[in-house]
Amino acid sequence: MYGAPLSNKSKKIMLLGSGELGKEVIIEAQRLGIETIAVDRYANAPAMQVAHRSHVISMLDGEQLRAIIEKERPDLIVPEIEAIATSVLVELEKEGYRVIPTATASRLTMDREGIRRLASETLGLRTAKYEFANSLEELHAAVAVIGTPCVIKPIMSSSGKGQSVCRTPEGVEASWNIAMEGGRAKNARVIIEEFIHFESEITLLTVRSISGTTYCEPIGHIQKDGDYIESWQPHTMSEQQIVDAQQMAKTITDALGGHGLYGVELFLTADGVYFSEVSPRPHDTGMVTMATQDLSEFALHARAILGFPITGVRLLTPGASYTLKADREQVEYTISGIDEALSVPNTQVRVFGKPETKVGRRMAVALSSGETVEEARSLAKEAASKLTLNYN
Ligand SMILES: Nc1ncnc2c1ncn2[C@@H]1O[C@H](COP(=O)(O)OP(=O)(O)OP(=O)(O)O)[C@@H](O)[C@H]1O
Ligand SMILES: NCC(=O)N[C@@H]1O[C@H](COP(=O)([O-])[O-])[C@@H](O)[C@H]1O
Ligand SMILES: [Mg+2]
Repeated sequence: MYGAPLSNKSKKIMLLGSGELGKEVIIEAQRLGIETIAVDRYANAPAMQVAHRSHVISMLDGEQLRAIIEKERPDLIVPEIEAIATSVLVELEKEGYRVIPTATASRLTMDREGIRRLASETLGLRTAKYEFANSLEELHAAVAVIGTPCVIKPIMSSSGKGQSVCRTPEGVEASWNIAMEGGRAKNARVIIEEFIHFESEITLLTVRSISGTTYCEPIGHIQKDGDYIESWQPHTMSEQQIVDAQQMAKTITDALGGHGLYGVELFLTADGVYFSEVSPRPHDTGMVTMATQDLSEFALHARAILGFPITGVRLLTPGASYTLKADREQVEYTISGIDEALSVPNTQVRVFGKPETKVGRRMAVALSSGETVEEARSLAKEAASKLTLNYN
């Protein structure tokens, strides 16, 4: 029970991080009559453009974070990115605030070390072998233990920022420099992971709600430089792979607890399923569900966090998504070709409205359905190829 947005009896959610994924969460929450507040480190972020109001703060600064939460007193605090002062969320949860899915889940997934140690050492899920390093010297030692090729990532980063594949011992220094430049927080710690030669990789969207745990059909995807380019649903898997994937998803999401949608990232290999990581929130590869499911991952997240039932999720059609990324940094840009992209059959686009471009920044996505995944993938790719970013 709650009143109208902006009234005394409204129900308020505060999103910490306001990118393209949060924008859709806000739209879904507003469809249920929720008051929405968007927070991020820069002005005019995508979700800010659709929220009732917004604030620009450094979310890694605990004092600024606490001040804005105490000022707004939201019913639900909804992290949308990893890089947040999660120790403050842990304190606020003890003081009675609700953090989605839980403050501990956001603390553990904020850095790769927390979630990796939980998955591998506490829960016994199969993962790539890993080590951590705090300096170039330690990195050389860690790469000697793991061997090459290996994947080196800042412990706090996302969308592949600061990530590289180190192919020979001579490449260690270059990987270190990439990690130091690309990490979100100025933290010199990196993870070194054994390179997994997977056959394919998937995201298993897993929803924990008052109705229990529900899984979406698996989403296959292709990543380049650690960031997703293309995704499709459903991804063909053997019965055994599905059983193993759902079991891993259940184990990790039960351990993290709370209500909400999780994106469980898994590698499918000849010798079984590997756990890679988990987002305690909607996943970029899951944008495809806006074209495929009766309830998108964003609608599912909104329902679950508000404590509403989810009686099932239906896949209505095979579908695919294909991203449009910028190739340079520019304060002003235009996007063209939307008419041509929308001329492709069974296709929609989402233009995120980010105020500036950056190298590799995701700016829009094409979403297509089809009779088959193959058809949908080819339509989404064609539609994305019609979209152009102009920089002058
Ligand atoms: N150990 C590994 N072996 C092989 N490939 C890997 C490994 N780790 C990561 N990758 C590849 O890099 C991609 C991105 O890695 P990861 O998900 O850890 O980065 P991320 O920055 O957290 O990305 P996002 O925030 O988009 O999930 C993976 O989806 C996979 O394609
Ligand atoms: N893989 C995580 C992911 O896709 N997160 C999405 O990207 C935004 C940041 O984009 P930006 O770096 O372009 O500002 C985040 O706010 C979230 O919506
Ligand atoms: Mg990932």
